Amino acid sequence: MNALVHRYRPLGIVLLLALLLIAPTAGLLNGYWSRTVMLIAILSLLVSGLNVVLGYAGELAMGQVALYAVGAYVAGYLGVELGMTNVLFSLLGATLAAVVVGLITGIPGLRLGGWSLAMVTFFLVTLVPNLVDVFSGFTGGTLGMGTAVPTLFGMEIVGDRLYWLIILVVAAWFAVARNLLLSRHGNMFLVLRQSPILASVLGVSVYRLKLLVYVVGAIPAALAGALFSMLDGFIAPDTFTFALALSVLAASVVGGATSVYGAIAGAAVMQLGQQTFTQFQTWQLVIYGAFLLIAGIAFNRGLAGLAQDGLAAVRRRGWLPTPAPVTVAAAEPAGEVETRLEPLHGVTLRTEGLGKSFGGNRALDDVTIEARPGEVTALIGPNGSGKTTMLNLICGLYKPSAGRLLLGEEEIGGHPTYRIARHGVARTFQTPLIPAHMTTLAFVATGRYVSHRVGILPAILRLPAFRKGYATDDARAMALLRLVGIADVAHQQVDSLALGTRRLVEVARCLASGARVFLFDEVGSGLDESDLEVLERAIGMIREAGGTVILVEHNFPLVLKLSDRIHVLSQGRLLASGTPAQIQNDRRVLAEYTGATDGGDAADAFDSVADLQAADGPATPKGAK
Ligand SMILES: Nc1ncnc2c1ncn2[C@@H]1O[C@H](COP(=O)(O)OP(=O)(O)OP(=O)(O)O)[C@@H](O)[C@H]1O
Repeated sequence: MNALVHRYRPLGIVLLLALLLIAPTAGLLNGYWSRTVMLIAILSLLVSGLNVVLGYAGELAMGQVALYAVGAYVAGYLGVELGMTNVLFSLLGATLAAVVVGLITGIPGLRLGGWSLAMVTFFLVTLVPNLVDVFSGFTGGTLGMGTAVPTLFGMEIVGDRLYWLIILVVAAWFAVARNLLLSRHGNMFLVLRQSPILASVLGVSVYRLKLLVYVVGAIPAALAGALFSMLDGFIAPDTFTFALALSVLAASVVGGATSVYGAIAGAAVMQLGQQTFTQFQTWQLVIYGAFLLIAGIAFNRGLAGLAQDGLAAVRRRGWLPTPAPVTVAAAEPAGEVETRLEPLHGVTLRTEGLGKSFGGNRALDDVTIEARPGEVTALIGPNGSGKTTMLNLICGLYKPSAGRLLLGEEEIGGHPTYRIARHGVARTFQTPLIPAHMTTLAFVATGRYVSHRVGILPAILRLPAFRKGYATDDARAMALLRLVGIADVAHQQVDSLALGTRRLVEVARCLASGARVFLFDEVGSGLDESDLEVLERAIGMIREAGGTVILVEHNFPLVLKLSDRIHVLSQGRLLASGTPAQIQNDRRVLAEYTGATDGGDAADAFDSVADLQAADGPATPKGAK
């Protein structure tokens, strides 16, 4: 049954589209309803563009309406002034204009960060009437401009033909959006929205990806404008109001900003509401505000989220079959567990006199250490001694205040995080960074996004390169989940997992990237005994495969068992370095951890910490979080 549903779903969509296309000709839609369907379709393009930017990249871009105006005026100008009435020119012209305006507004808006894009795009919308006035020679000013009759190879595109054109363009856009958002790119957009830090640690330039998403989201808005100019035959600035911008935002939230097809539902609600209730015009701002509040508070995944929850409830009751997860054969949970990794080509990481100050606080001061390939180098020390600061410096989240950071022979100190990640440095976080709306398998596969990238075009067109890349990513991610002993959660939502499991997921994600240097930040904390065994085995394999591991850990037995060399930090300075045996017997280290000043036996102190751990879970040094 599942296989049947899966197999015939595309056919069902094609039949639905065919039905929609023949509806006016077959007398199923009169003139009023055909126009309503066309208006919903055009509005859904605008909403879909906002969904891409807001729902996926997390950027509030209010400028959809301005891009709508750009598309309309470009198509109008091409037809009236240049005689280019062919709809293909109109649509192409609108697309190019969207890219140009998207870049012009997106570059400063995104460079400045924070709320800048929202502000820039907000002003863009308020600027539309002024710009139309200033360029009245091209736009007809406030009086507006009549547009030429659209054509396609000499054939006039009016009546049913215009209806078909609009439905086909909108269907084509939604196919593109669906394929893009349900690809690894869409997953990375979700990561970007929820954690730009995670995106950069995965090797993604946050600025460039946001710009890409913003420009992609601009395209449907401009297409909508071009189609609207053909439908109305007249363009005037009072169409492109701030109220329309709010209505697009409300439709996005009502439909569900992270859903591909929620845009259609949101657009339908807004358009039908406007047409059905005569008072809508008067109360529209209040209504949009109410929609935003209700949708934001009561059902923040919009109508699409409600539909998904309803479907899930129906499936739980067994009234509908549960769809099998989309997997490839190699990505099934059962299978051989890897006992060794492919060579990891580790590289030496060296710090020389590294320092980091936050105002007057010297978090790290003159630290020189070396982590070699095929070895586990542990960084230990009490809370606030600078361990995480060290990892943040290595992976580029912080810029050093002093000293050098060398990866092999290359100085990487101060490089942007995504560049350092591309050099093969992967890390986990003390509080795992885990996105929502993604399966564990898909999340682990994001580790391969940069190193095994499949382009956007193959993803949109579902070319063989995309299918092959996707299948390989899934198979690799599943093999790594097996390796860290959590293949059974592969198809679960990754944000539903327990803390210990999340830590193992992060290890698998690091391995997926093919990294050479692994920065593990308290990766053992919160793990039960069997998870710890798996973790030990995984770290052992990374070492054997030649990877460079830096382990920040409060769990001493684990540190002593795994490390080849231990560096002890105290108040930002290097207190001691040595083998586990040397550190265990170092009296300065003992004093640091126990506050003892009588020079007792350090090994005993560590043993008692280990005993404590056996009784209470992972042990932490004095004052640990
Ligand atoms: N972004 C920051 N801004 C200001 N101070 C910071 C920042 N990050 C770290 N610090 C300070 O740097 C010092 C070292 O902190 P860090 O988090 O590196 O310690 P740690 O050894 O990792 O501690 P823990 O074991 O609790 O994680 C602390 O005094 C901390 O307050």
